Amino acid sequence: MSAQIIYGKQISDSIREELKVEAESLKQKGVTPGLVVIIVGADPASQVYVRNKAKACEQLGYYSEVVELPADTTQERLLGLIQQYNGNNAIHGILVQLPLPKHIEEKTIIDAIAVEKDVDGFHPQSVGNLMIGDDALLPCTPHGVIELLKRTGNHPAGKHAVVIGRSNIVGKPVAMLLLHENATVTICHSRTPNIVELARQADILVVGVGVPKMVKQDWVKPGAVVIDVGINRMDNGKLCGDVDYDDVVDVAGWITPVPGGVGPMTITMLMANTLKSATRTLR
Ligand SMILES: Nc1nc2c(c(=O)[nH]1)N[C@@H](CN(C=O)c1ccc(C(=O)N[C@@H](CCC(=O)O)C(=O)O)cc1)CN2
Ligand SMILES: [Mg+2]
Repeated sequence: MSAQIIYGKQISDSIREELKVEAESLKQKGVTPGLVVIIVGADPASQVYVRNKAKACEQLGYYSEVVELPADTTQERLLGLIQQYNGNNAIHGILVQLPLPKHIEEKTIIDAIAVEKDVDGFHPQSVGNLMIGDDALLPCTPHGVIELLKRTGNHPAGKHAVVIGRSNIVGKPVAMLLLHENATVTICHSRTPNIVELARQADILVVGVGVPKMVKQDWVKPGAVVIDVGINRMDNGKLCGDVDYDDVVDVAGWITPVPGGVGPMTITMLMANTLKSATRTLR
């Protein structure tokens, strides 16, 4: 038996249709959602992501600005720019594309973004709000994972969700979101001794570790939902996930491909956050 494939691109497209309608109605009330994306340096992959964020804004009728800064931009200059956008009423979301050049401290930059404009959901106050279940701008990729599950009828409530990976941007927030959805959550990481045994207990297995094709067929309970958050570039130039797709597809009940699974949801959930932030200004 072969797993049902979770096509993130299709789900992402349908969410964008919904967002476009909501944005139109917000615009009728006098508020056009606005996003600024700031990129420092010329990393080719980052440039593609930034371009795709601007394109998504255009597609949904948002206002957007892209600020491209040279790699030797000082931290002070970047902080000054963030302060400027914190006070700009046309902008509801501020996103600084990561990674940043080494001489700039990521944490200092993220902390400087006004929490109400933190559409990446990386600010410590956003993280705290997520933790205690307060209304928060949710981190985009983890939020995308939850949407993929719900929109394929794989509701986490009552399920055992096993998360492999404990990063601040994927593992920890996705675990917290699954918990808020009433899953029973186990977090595994590089020091978990019985990781295969635990993974095999998962009804929902979410993997985000950055190790190409780590998860094999014997890690997966037959029929489980397997969500692969990894994006790894192989020597042949192709992308692969942290799950060995060809191996696991025969045992899983549902599986996300890489590319075309979780990845496309990231920018769509950014659009959702920007709309949410803009909508809050009506209050
Ligand atoms: N400030 C941020 N920086 C970074 C984030 C982020 O959410 N905020 N995430 C990544 C990059 N990223 C968006 O910025 C991103 C990564 C991947 C995708 C995506 O659609 N991936 C596709 C494959 C694309 C390809 O062919 O290369 C997929 O998986 O299907 C979108 C956005 C790091 N930085
Ligand atoms: Mg096979």
